[in-house]
Amino acid sequence: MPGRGLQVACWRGFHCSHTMKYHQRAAATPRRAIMYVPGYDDRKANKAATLTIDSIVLDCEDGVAINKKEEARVNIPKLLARTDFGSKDRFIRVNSRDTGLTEDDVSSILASNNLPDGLLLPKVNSVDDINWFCDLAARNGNLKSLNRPMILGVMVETAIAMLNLKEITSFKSNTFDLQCLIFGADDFLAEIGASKTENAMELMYARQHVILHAKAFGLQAIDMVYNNYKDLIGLQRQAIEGAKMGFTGKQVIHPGQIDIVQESFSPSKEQIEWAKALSIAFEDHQQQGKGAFIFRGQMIDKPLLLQANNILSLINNVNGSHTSS
Ligand SMILES: CC(C)(COP(=O)(O)OP(=O)(O)OC[C@H]1O[C@@H](n2cnc3c(N)ncnc32)[C@H](O)[C@@H]1OP(=O)(O)O)[C@@H](O)C(=O)NCCC(=O)NCCSC(=O)C[C@H](O)C(=O)O
Ligand SMILES: [Mg+2]
Repeated sequence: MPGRGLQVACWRGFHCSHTMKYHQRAAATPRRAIMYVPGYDDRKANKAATLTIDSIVLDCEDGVAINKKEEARVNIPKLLARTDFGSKDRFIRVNSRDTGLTEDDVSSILASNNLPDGLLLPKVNSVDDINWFCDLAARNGNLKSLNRPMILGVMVETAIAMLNLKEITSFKSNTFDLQCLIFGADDFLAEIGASKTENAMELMYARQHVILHAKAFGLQAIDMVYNNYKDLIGLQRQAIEGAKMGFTGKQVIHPGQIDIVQESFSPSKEQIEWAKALSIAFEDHQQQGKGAFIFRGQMIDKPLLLQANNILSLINNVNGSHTSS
């Protein structure tokens, strides 16, 4: 098996009956890179519209200073109305429950006729925070005008959130479709009193914990921001690492990070060739009554077929949604 490993294991290749209901609910939409754009900044939003990226997040939260919050929440609906973001997924990140700003964000953003594709709720500590937000949005927003549930991503960035991940990831609702679990590493580090090291070993447990829960409940798992945005070598190392660990995508903060991240979360040509050839070989051997066989020097059985299917599903999803890298 060549290349970057099986970050794609999350892309719904599983057929276990007990997990099927969760895997079925997950998105086929690739979200390899999701880029934050401060909600008040028209220049950056216009720039974002021209870029080849899976998802953008128009931000009301930590990318926006306190004295720009109102400007951001008023500006975002106008941006959505006048800007063609192409096939990109357009998310809005509201402020967290504890700030007391979420109500104003919701009434400004969701009262508009120009709704985003999805909402990101940061600093979720428990499922109660999600229920609170969904009730607020349903009461104040224009969600009934949608003919689909609103896509929801939740950001986990506190110690208590890590302890509550099972209930957070099992959240279900008719109005909201929880699709992404996003790791807010910077806030998490601040909360646990750790310092970021070069290889991020202090975050390994939390990253794996996020992946485990996202995958158990059929969600996309989105890895942390790489803050040193001019260090593309370090970015690539961390993005490939995240992909190998099982994340499906990564948060980015600058256009210069997009290509490396999207490439790192895409199967390589070698992986695609391997997956196609293996699927054919598997079918041949099944017909000969062989569940296990040797393919290119490796023992192959059903789990390897499922891994190959993951690669092929991801590439189909990427090709189906975008013409991007
Ligand atoms: C980091 C930045 C402040 C750097 O900005 P700037 O100095 O303007 O960068 P450049 O001059 O190199 O920009 C080159 C051109 O690219 C455009 N640009 C830059 N960033 C963005 C962007 N995010 N989206 C769209 N376009 C962007 C510039 O406008 C330049 O274009 P032009 O002028 O036409 O030539 C800046 O990149 C930035 O503000 N990034 C976003 C920061 C942010 O949102 N942070 C919060 C999210 S991360 C987070 O929340 C962490 C998480 O919650 C956790 O806890 O871990
Ligand atoms: Mg944060």
